[in-house]
Amino acid sequence: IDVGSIPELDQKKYDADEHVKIICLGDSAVGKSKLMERFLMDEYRPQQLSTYALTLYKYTATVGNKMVAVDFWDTAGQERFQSMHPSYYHKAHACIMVFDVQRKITYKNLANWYKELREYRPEIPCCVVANKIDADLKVTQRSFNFGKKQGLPFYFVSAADGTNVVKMFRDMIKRAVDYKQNPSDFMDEVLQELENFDLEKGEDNSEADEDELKTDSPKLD
Ligand SMILES: Nc1nc2c(ncn2[C@@H]2O[C@H](COP(=O)(O)OP(=O)(O)OP(=O)(O)O)[C@@H](O)[C@H]2O)c(=O)[nH]1
Ligand SMILES: [Mg+2]
Repeated sequence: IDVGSIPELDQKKYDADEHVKIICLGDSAVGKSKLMERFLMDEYRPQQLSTYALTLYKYTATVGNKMVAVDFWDTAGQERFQSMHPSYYHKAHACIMVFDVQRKITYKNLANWYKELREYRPEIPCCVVANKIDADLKVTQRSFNFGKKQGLPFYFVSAADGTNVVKMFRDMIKRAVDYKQNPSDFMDEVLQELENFDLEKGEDNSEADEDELKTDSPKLD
């Protein structure tokens, strides 16, 4: 496939100053997809439709005076905790971990999600998101300590009424960009070096095309 012949795919990559990948983790039905819809489309349709395999959303953000192409990866959380395919974590620059304030088990399971995340991505910025606060505003007085020890930022949000959604996503995009520019993980430093090297080579940036092709239709089990 000639990526250049698909205008939408072609443009973003080359217009953007930076390109980051942000993933979302959490049990089924905590509201991962609804949060993304709220942020990306400013829309919320209350029906229940579990994510099948993988949805990739492309978004262009402005951070400072830079254009940032953001790939949001959304996958199904599944009922019981199951391992995510490694390619889901591959080269992610930030992670949003979501639980449902009305279902304690989804909060308890954060520990599992976090453990798996850190096996693949030991250093990327991550946050904890308590969703569905519209259903019971009193929960915002409770404290949820998971992630405090690790210094993870915490947000009370609602995909249904939009509370804090834009703020949370904007913070995470910014942190993803910061991380990509100053990776604290050794492998990422190497990858960043390679990327810079590719750019310096000049016109023939074939790696970029491959990258688009891969993210265009990622294959997960
Ligand atoms: N009251 C309320 N309900 C919400 C909110 N966000 C999501 N929901 C509901 O929760 C259900 C699940 O939302 P989804 O976004 O599909 O959940 P998910 O985490 O993507 O689930 P999987 O794709 O199965 O992993 C839907 O019926 C939504 O309407 C919210 O902020 N408030
Ligand atoms: Mg979903």
